[in-house]
Amino acid sequence: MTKQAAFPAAEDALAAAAPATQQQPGRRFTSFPPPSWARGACRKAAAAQVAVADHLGAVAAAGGARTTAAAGSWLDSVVMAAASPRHADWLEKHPSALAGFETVLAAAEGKQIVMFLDYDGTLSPIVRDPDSAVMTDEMREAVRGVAEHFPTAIVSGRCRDKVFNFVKLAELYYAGSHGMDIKGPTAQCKHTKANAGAVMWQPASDFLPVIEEVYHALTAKMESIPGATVEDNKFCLSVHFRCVQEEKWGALDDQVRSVLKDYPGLRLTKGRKVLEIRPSIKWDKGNALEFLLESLGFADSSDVFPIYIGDDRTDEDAFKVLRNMGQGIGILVTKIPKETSASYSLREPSEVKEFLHKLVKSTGTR
Ligand SMILES: O=P(O)(O)OC[C@H]1O[C@H](O[C@H]2O[C@H](CO)[C@@H](O)[C@H](O)[C@H]2O)[C@H](O)[C@@H](O)[C@@H]1O
Repeated sequence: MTKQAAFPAAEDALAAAAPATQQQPGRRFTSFPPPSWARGACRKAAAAQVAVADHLGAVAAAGGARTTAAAGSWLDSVVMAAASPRHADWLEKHPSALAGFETVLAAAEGKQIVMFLDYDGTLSPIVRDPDSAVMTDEMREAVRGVAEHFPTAIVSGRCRDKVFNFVKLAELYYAGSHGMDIKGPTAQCKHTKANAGAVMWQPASDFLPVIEEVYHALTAKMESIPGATVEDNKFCLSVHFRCVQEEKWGALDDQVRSVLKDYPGLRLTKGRKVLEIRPSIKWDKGNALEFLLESLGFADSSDVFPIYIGDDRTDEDAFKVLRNMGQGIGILVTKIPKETSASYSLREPSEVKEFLHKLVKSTGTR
C-alpha cells in the first residue's frame, strides 16, 4: 500500500526544495558541507521557524493561551527536518537497526528479548482512512515469527479490539488506548502467563461515560469541518485532520478545545495529523511497557532486553522508560531526523519487517 497524504509530508516538502538531479533516495544531507539546495531549505525553514515563533508569541502576548496545535504540527516537522543537523549526523546518534543489527544482537546476548510493537506507521503504512490501515500478510507472518520466540506485545493508540482485528494474532499481548487497556494472549503459547486471555489492566475505566459524552460532542462539532473525523478508541478519542484543508486546521483546533474546556479531567496530545483526547491520568505507553515487563516476571531483572519499535510522539514515553532503565533499545520509525529518546532507527514499516525477520533468523545462531 502506498502512503497517501492529503498534505505534503515534511520530507516531501524538503524533497520539493531539491532539484531532481540532486535527490538521492535515502541519502539526503549526507555530504558536507550540505549542498546549496539544502542550505537554501534550511534558511527558508529557519525563517519559517521565526515566523511561527513570532505568531505564537503574538497570540500568547494577546492573552490567547492556546497555540494552534494542529497547524503547528506540520510546520514543526518541516522546520525540525530542515533545520536539524545533517541526516548523517542524526544517523550517527540513532543508527539504523538493520545496519547495526549485530551490535543489537551482541547487547541482547544471554538476555530474554521482549518485543513491543506500535501499530500505525510501524506495522502498517500511514494512509488517509484510519479504517483502511491494514497490515500485510507478510508483516503478520514476521510478527508471528517473532512471537514464536519472544513474548510480544502490540502497544497502540487504537482501541484494543480494533488493533486486534488488524493484527489477528491471538498469541500476542495487546495494550490498546495508549496502554490503558491491556489484555494477555488468548491463545496458549509458551510465553503466556497465568490467566490467559484475561484483561490485565484498565486504569481509566471511570472515564468511559465522559469519553462517550465527549465523543458525541466532538462528532457534532466536526460536522462543520469537511474531512474531519472522530475515532472512538474506547478510553481515548482521535480527531483526525489528515483530510482537512490546511486553512481549517486552526478552526478545528479551536472547536476541539471549546469542547474540552468543560472537561478538565481530559487532556489533549498530538500525533500524526491527529489530536488525541485522553484521561489526565499518569498512564502512557511507557507505563504499559513497565506493566507488561513486570507481568512477564521481569521487574527489576537485568536478564531482559526489551525492544520497542514505534513511529509516533506517544511512543517516546516508552523510549524514555528504556533509556532510564538502561536496558534494551527503542527504535524510531522515521524517514526524517526527529528529536527522540530512541537509540536506533528504521525508515519505514518494510524495514521493520526486515528487522523482525533478521531477529527470527538469528534465533538459530544465538
Ligand atoms: O499508537 P498507534 O498504533 O501508532 O496509533 C496512533 C494513531 O494511529 C492512527 O492514526 C494514524 O494512522 C492513520 C492510518 O494510517 C492515519 O490516517 C492518521 O492520520 C494517523 O494519525 C489511528 O487512527 C489513531 O486512532 C491512533 O491513535
